[in-house]
Amino acid sequence: MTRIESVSLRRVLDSRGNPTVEADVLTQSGGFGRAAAPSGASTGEYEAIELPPKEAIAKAREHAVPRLVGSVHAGNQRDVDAALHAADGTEDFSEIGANSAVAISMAASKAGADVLGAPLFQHLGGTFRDADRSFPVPLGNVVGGGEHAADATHIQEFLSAPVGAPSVAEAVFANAEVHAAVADVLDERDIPAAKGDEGAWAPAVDDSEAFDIVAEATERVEEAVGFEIKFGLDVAASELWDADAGVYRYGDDERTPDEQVDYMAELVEQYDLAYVEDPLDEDDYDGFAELTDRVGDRTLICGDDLFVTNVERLSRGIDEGAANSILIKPNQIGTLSDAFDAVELAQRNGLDAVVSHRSGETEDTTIAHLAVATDASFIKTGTVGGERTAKLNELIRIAEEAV
Ligand SMILES: C=C(OP(=O)(O)O)C(=O)O
Ligand SMILES: [Mg+2]
Repeated sequence: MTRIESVSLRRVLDSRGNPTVEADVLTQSGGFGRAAAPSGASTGEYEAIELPPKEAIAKAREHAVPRLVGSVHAGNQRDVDAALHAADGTEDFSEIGANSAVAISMAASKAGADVLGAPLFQHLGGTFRDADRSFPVPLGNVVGGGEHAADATHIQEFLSAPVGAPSVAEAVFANAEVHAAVADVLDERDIPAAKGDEGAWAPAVDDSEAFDIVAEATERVEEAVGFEIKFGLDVAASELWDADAGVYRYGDDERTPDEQVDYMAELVEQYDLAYVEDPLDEDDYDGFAELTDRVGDRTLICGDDLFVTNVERLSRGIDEGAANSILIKPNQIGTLSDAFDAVELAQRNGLDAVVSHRSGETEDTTIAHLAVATDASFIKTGTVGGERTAKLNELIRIAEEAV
């Protein structure tokens, strides 16, 4: 019933105005799915390879489409993704491009769900998914810099974390209120700010002032809404790491790896951070393990560039105690099956999964379904801006549908 009839690929725009790959999958019984690949700016060194979209599309048309059409069923995600791997033949999707692969993988999942008449989160999560399970808490980027905005903070993302919200919808609205409260605080302090790639405020302040601003904004909204709002960080420390000098560079300031671990532990303590992503360089398993040992009982230490949604890197991290959570970005690994494998390995070993957008996004909402289907603790998908609210609004609809 879900046998694939056609796969069409085209270039569309992402939120940065760059072309990206969009896929349409049509089944013989008329099921339809459409999905587009996101794109990172602070990409990890070990991610699957994104090719220029024209090249990725040409290669996928040549190698992947003939393997899928007429033989593979869109409802069987493992078969779809195995065909993509077979068509590519490399470890990192460098032949057909992880951007083509992930677009086709996600579009096929939607076509499969369409034929079955099931919502995507249900199709991906399975019929035995417990509707009473808790929903992912949205992490909302409210202040940022790094690779996402010039002349702003060194730490890439300051993330509102409404951990006490009674519902997904209230959590989503709370993050938007924190974003607005940050604008108020900036205004009161006469600090002008544009927005970065993900819609977060990108003021030209040092990181210590950004902490002060975000702490004040979250406190104000916490008082107004009456439930707990913490905040967290994506340090994206690989972007700060100067391998030649062996130090993390924060503008003119620098920290040795030991000082970086101390600094992160102090920040967790001082601001009661709920979440710290990539506090150390992507090759520093030891530093991650030391920090997790020190503060992992009171916050999530999450590997993004460290793990790149890759089960081999995650296995090493589990063996070494390098983190207590993993960021899941399907385009880092190329298919939904690989992303699911990473979630499953993480959860089986007591790590939390955090499903994430990329800084370059489209209106695609697959990750909202993925986060619910995998019972992820958090979903990181921005706060404002159409490509971000597309996912947040879908999450609200899913929560309504799933009760
Ligand atoms: C979302 C992120 O940014 P990018 O997509 O640029 O890697 C991140 O680093 O978690
Ligand atoms: Mg990150």
